[in-house]
Amino acid sequence: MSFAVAIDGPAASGKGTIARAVAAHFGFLHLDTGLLYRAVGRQMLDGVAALKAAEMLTPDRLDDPSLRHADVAQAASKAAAIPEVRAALVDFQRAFARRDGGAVLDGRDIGTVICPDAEAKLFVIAAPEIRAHRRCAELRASGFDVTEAEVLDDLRARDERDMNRADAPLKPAEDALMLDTTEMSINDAVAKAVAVIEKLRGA
Ligand SMILES: Nc1ncnc2c1ncn2[C@@H]1O[C@H](COP(=O)(O)OP(=O)(O)OP(=O)(O)O)[C@@H](O)[C@H]1O
Ligand SMILES: Nc1ccn([C@@H]2O[C@H](COP(=O)(O)O)[C@@H](O)[C@H]2O)c(=O)n1
Repeated sequence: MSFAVAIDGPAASGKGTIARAVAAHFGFLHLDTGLLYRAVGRQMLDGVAALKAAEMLTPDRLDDPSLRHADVAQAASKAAAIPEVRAALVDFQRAFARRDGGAVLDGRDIGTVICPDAEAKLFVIAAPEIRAHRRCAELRASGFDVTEAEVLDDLRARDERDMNRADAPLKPAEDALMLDTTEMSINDAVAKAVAVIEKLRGA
């Protein structure tokens, strides 16, 4: 039996952290859909056409550590504004969401476009400065030489593009539960998400 959890939100809001923990808690599989767009963006930077990169995408490309680079994130957000690129990635995500045994997908349009009938939907937000602070610490720990101001600029530019594109813009589904993690620890945010989903599973 399938049970789909859709977790959307802006860049570095904490949705991936929550999605991974929720998947581990319930024994579901997790898909970070941002990696699909990052893998396309990565190929674009190598001169491959965006649509071709999306159509030829294979799972092994999602393990590339360079997908975390800021220039790849920007390229991903540009590729994600192309409707044909999004269309090429839909079937894979929908099949993943409806796999037997339960699935958690995090991204921008999971609750609105990919899986509007998801059994549970969360929309995770946090103040931009907090998101930049957290992402900057994460990138520095991985050896990237970045400042909070640079990271904040990157997040703002991507949020702006993601919210204002014509196709599948970043926005909460009408029935999504809003979760603001600005003043929440990771443990508290995960506990809140688990509690909400447990309630919906029992319903
Ligand atoms: N509640 C929290 N308190 C403190 N740090 C957090 C919290 N939630 C997430 N983080 C940290 O913030 C960073 C960004 O979180 P995460 O990668 O989950 O965001 P995301 O929304 O999935 O980002 P992306 O849009 O890039 O996929 C990570 O380093 C994570 O450990
Ligand atoms: N469902 C999704 C997921 C991601 N995107 C775009 O990809 C960029 C990178 O995503 P991260 O989650 O890794 O930050 C993001 O800025 C979006 O443009 C998307 O459109 N839909």
